[in-house]
Amino acid sequence: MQTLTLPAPAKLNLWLHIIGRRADGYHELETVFQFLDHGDELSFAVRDDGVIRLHTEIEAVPHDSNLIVRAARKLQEQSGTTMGADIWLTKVLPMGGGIGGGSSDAATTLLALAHLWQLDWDEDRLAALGLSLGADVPVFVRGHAAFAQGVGEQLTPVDPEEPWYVVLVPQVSVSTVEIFSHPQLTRDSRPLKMRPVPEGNSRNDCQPVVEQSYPEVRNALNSLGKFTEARLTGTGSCVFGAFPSKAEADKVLALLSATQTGFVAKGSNVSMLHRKLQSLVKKSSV
Ligand SMILES: C[C@](O)(CO)[C@H](O)COP(=O)(O)OP(=O)(O)OC[C@H]1O[C@@H](n2ccc(N)nc2=O)[C@H](O)[C@@H]1O
Ligand SMILES: Nc1ncnc2c1ncn2[C@@H]1O[C@H](COP(=O)(O)OP(=O)(O)OP(=O)(O)O)[C@@H](O)[C@H]1O
Repeated sequence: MQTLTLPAPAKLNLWLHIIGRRADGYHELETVFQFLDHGDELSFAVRDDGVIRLHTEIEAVPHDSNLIVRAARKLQEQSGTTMGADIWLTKVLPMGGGIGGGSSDAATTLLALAHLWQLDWDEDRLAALGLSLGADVPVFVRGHAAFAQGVGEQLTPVDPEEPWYVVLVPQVSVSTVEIFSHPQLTRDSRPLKMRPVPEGNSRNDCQPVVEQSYPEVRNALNSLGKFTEARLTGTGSCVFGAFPSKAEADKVLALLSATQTGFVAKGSNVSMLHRKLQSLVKKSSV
């Protein structure tokens, strides 16, 4: 039996502005996404009986609600294929961390199964299906760092610096819905007028309300903030800071290890999923 094993990388929101709220309650954002060379791993094997089966259950997420299963079933329905898949997940990314683990798992599933089922689907179609699963899925389908508008689906590729990051993982799960419905959330940031999108200092509009509701996140920001500028990603809980080398990032994480949990990872403008897919295509064309 042939299996395909692919990564599902994390993302960071390098900054995030909320510029409005749509009639359906979703918020209009401006944000920059960059990937991390750190993530989950998924393996796929085709079944010819049409069954979709995830063999690795995640605690607290029922099989049929898992974004991996939902992505596979949607692709199956919309493509009309009679094939199914066995899927195995190695979960590395924290859930509710704002680093997009579930969304990335869904995107990896879409790209893997489109390939294994030999569907003639282009990236636009996969990204549109991805958006119906979550606002963060399209950027993982596209696989390039991006300036995002709308709810995160209008993507313009960008190439920010690729530093090493310390990512701290406060031991709390932050609910995206709770933060987006918070009465004190800033929702009227001014849209950016500058092009190209400026690099460097900005802010995450979710950070003040997350810090207020979750003291663990405030602590993590204060701890990392002693070494570099520290910021929240997405709606949290994870916070990150950039360093010029792996050695410096490792040193800071070691110094914080008595009170904080986290990891070090390189920022990447082409996601490791897409790098792996490109290498597979090259191999098969040799
Ligand atoms: C905060 C970010 O991670 C930034 O990249 C994303 O905007 C969140 O993306 P996501 O986790 O894929 O979110 P979804 O699963 O689409 O939405 C979860 C819930 O968050 C709220 N939500 C989400 C995205 C958005 N732009 N506005 C919202 O108000 C909605 O109540 C929605 O029901
Ligand atoms: N494969 C999956 N991996 C993680 N969470 C999943 C998965 N499938 C469904 N979920 C559900 O989605 C919720 C959000 O998980 P996720 O890891 O994407 O959070 P996040 O990092 O905060 O994402 P985002 O940055 O997109 O808001 C989880 O709490 C869980 O209930």
